[in-house]
Amino acid sequence: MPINTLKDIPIILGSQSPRRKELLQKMGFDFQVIVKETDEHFDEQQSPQEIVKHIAINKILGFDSISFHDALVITADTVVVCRGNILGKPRDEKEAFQMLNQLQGDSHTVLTAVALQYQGKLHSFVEETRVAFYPLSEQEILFYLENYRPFDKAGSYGIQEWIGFIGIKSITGSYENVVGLPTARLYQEMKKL
Ligand SMILES: Cc1cn([C@H]2C[C@H](O)[C@@H](COP(=O)(O)OP(=O)(O)OP(=O)(O)O)O2)c(=O)[nH]c1=O
Repeated sequence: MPINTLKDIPIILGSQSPRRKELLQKMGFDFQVIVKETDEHFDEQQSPQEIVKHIAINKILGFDSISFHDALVITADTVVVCRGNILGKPRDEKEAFQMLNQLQGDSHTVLTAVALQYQGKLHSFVEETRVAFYPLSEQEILFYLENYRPFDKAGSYGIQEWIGFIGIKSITGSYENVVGLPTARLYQEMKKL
């Protein structure tokens, strides 16, 4: 039985990401996916935490609090921050190569912001995970890009794919946060609501 039926609160996931859908399913929830178009542009002057939160909140603003009053709406956004550079999804293969070349042999932070809306109230939080990559050769990066085409992923990589299995040296914090949704923290925040 889905866990949220205990409280009879309908849940809506406002995300096109198949990873987020899978993670929310693994949390044991029954929910509906509704995708709304969102402007993901951001002000470069803001901190990465502010930017990612701003985008997650922008995503939830597409769900008006009257029509969706009694549902719990969840949206999220993930970015990678490496040496102060904010890496979102790559524009093309060239940019994806540059991102992976920057990430290899170094550590970076993955930030996922989650926005929650329930009965007219908006709540958001940011979860951080530190990830370190072993050095990767140009050939390995090209092999990954050619075979996995990770152009829909922040930082141009999926920790759940080949590159994660062979290239990740260490991870501090939530693994699921890197994949797109900090499940345990989200569960705690939902309980507070
Ligand atoms: C770093 C990393 C990101 N990702 C994914 C998570 C997100 O789906 C994506 C970042 O893009 P987002 O813009 O956060 O999400 P999205 O466009 O896929 O979905 P939506 O905006 O509708 O919610 O990158 C992985 O799957 N694995 C990883 O290791």
